[in-house]
Amino acid sequence: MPTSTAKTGAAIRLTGVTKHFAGSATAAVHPTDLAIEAGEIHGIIGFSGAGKSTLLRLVNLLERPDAGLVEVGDDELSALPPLALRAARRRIGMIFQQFNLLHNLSVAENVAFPLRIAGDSPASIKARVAECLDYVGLSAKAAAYPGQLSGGQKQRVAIARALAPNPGVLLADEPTSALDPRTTQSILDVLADINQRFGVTVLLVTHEMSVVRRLCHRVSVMDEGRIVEQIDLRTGFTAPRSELARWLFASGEASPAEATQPATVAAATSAPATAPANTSAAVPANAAARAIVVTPANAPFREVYHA
Ligand SMILES: Nc1ncnc2c1ncn2[C@@H]1O[C@H](COP(=O)(O)OP(=O)(O)OP(=O)(O)O)[C@@H](O)[C@H]1O
Repeated sequence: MPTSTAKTGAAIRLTGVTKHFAGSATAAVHPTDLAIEAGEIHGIIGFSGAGKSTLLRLVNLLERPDAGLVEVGDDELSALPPLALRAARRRIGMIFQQFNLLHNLSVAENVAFPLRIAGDSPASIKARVAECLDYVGLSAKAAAYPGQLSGGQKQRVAIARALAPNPGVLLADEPTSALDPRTTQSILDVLADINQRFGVTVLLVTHEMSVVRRLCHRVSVMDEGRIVEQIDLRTGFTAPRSELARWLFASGEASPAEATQPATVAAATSAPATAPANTSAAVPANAAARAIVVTPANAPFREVYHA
């Protein structure tokens, strides 16, 4: 299991990565550096459209950077040819907000899927699937289909599937945003346990400050394609410097559906400790659209294992 990049000592290191989608006026991710320590749970938080998911997807090259280096464990992913990239991705699990399970496969077949793609033997697949389903408490649902499961159970299956190849790194894109508060807590408990028990490094995108507070060791605050601040939550004392971070920490949430961005975030140099009162007009234009757009089911998952 990879725990550190050969050259840098970090589990994940992005150096000068940028991403500009065709047709967009501005870059989704401006030149960005990010180093995640081995064994760390690192959050990426910010408003809708800040570039959080794009940055996360650059880590396993679901999005190819226009420039910059992507290193995970001992691999410089951005320099790997396709076959080697596929092997390296086996060491990077990923879970998604909408779970991205394969609906025509049973729970056990879903968990087995990445192992089959990797060519593992039927006996070892069977044993590993049983182990992973037992770990997430869903052994009794092995023969069920995703449509027969609750949201929390679906996310547990997705976690079991991500864990099956024994990854050193787990990427989580809004893993609890579709879940109620109690189920959210149980999924966060699983993620914390994966980190503590197996030493898996977790990089997690969320718009929920409560998730950051409960789970993360450090958090990167993103605004308009840039990391504007990093905060270490292990110190017991957090004093956000940027206005956005202060606002997020004071308001508790940055939900695209509910929260509104302070109008002065980008421009201000000093700010109050709480959200400005007149924030209603400043929700990013794409917030609602981003909240309801459903991408073709399973597409990112298939991409991870087939690319
Ligand atoms: N495949 C794509 N093609 C074109 N533009 C994209 C694509 N994916 C993201 N973008 C744009 O890049 C910017 C950053 O998007 P991204 O999804 O990374 O933000 P985010 O912070 O994760 O937002 P949210 O919290 O709403 O998911 C946005 O302006 C978005 O519209």
